[in-house]
Amino acid sequence: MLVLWSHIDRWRKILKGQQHGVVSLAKWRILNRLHDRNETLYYRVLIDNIEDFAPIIYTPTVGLVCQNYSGLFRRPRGMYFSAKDKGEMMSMIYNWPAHQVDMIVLTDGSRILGLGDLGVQGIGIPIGKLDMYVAAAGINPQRILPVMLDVGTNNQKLLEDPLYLGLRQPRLEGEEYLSIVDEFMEAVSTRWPKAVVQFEDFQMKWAFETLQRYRKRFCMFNDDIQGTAGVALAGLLGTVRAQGRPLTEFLNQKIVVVGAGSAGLGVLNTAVQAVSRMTETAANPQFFLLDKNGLITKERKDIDPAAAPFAKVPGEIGGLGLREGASLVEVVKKVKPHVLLGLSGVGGIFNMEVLKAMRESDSPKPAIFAMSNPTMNAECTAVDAFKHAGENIVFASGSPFENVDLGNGKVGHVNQANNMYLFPGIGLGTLLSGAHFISDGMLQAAAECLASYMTDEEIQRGILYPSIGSIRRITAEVGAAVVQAAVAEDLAEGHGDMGPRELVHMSKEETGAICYAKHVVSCLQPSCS
Ligand SMILES: NC(=O)c1ccc[n+]([C@@H]2O[C@H](COP(=O)([O-])OP(=O)(O)OC[C@H]3O[C@@H](n4cnc5c(N)ncnc54)[C@H](O)[C@@H]3O)[C@@H](O)[C@H]2O)c1
Ligand SMILES: O=C(O)C[C@H](O)C(=O)O
Ligand SMILES: [Mg+2]
Repeated sequence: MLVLWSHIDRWRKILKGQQHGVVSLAKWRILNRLHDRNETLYYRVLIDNIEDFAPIIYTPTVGLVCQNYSGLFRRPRGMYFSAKDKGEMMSMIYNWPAHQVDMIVLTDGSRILGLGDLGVQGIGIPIGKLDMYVAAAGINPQRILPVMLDVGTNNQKLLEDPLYLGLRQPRLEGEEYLSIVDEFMEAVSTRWPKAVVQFEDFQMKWAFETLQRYRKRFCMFNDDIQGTAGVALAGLLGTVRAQGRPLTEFLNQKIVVVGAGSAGLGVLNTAVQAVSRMTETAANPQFFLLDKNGLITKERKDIDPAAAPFAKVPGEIGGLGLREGASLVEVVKKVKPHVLLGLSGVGGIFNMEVLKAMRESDSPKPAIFAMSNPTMNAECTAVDAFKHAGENIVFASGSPFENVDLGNGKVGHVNQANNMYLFPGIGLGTLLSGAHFISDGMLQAAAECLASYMTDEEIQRGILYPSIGSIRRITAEVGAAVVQAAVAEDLAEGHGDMGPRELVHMSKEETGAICYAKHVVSCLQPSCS
């Protein structure tokens, strides 16, 4: 351990004054080498220093790692299934040396964070997400499997890069593409029927299509659609509490969502479900959705069917002076929303004018969620949000920012609204429940658990999410909530020596204790030195 620290210290001195990205990348390389050499020590270091190292092995540095992955590559990690492996996937899966796999994170590299198509270089994302599974959910590192489906790339720069490690062909489309994913899912569920498969960073069309295609057939979920939606919903309910209002006030919140992709639409679908649970009469949520062409209304030509339910009826918004394609600043000025939520992938789109317009919000505590990743793609910085939108805002970002010094001893709290607060618990709870698929009820239980985690006092101080230092505790609680929801829906079949009968008779606290302790690898326990 001492050697490691002196190594880091030496690098710190060498890199003093260097660009932040260079320093972060250097830290990632040190950790990656440790990962290759001594897996147990790597996870021990990660768990003990999760606040310092999550931003290195996960968002935002993992984005930079993916952009440079072919050059950084030293040793393979995980499995790569290419379009050329068609017909061979079953035997490939049976070649994986571990007897049991519990968690798989799968990507095709087509939408890596807000960085676009990075082809096979996107493998960094499954690796980082699974590191969080080990660190936060205590999943056995020998039972995780990062997977890349290499169906080609449409990134011309990568296709021309002599170092690029993936297939040099345009992405497969249509049935050809789906047949590859089908074959992988069949193979994996044949060998490990209880493994949970997390789909990550697929471009929108395939994210929705595969979720619909597999969610009842296999034990899988899409983190960008479903995990993000739960984290965002917890944050949105937190902003209602921060206003000192009862949760039913959620019905009257005006929410502007910028980005009509897999994440933005996932959030809106979940928010609409939450609204319908709160009222028996037909609700008409005041949600406004924008994409790269501005405000989406029913007048939009070639509207995406997934966005259509959220398109505004021109008559409804005419009174506000809004029309199809209205710009973001126009929408914010006229709607005076309670919440401005960005999942657009466009850095800086919440510019000074937009943020200043949030000062006129109808909320006593306007909320700004700049959820796009990595840092350069955040819709605004924390400093700009507090500077332009005012000191009484609630602020959250997908990538970490420092808290903001507001002067006079006051601090603007920065929340990290990232799906890392839910996916490890969703995976852990599903695994321990032994459910064959992940129901809406299990996902709802996860979101509600996170939403009720913070105290009123913390919420009043603008703290909507736990600190990353408590990620193991929140993951255990989310896991327990997921297990209990699976039991309530009669989906739980148990795991290992914990059968469905034992699960049914367990209290919430007992389920939580199991989630906290049961799956934790003993040599990684905090007491292990
Ligand atoms: N914080 C989190 O936990 C979290 C989770 C999932 C995704 N994200 C981030 O959200 C971003 C989007 O992810 P996605 O999967 O929805 O991507 P996507 O490609 O499916 O969707 C992006 C959407 O943004 C819209 N857009 C593009 N330019 C715009 C502009 N100038 N103004 C308004 N809208 C614009 C596009 O039209 C599209 O609807 C990414 O940066 C990703 O990293 C964050
Ligand atoms: O990876 C993250 O940090 C969150 C999310 O899954 C994303 O795609 O941005
Ligand atoms: Mg993602």
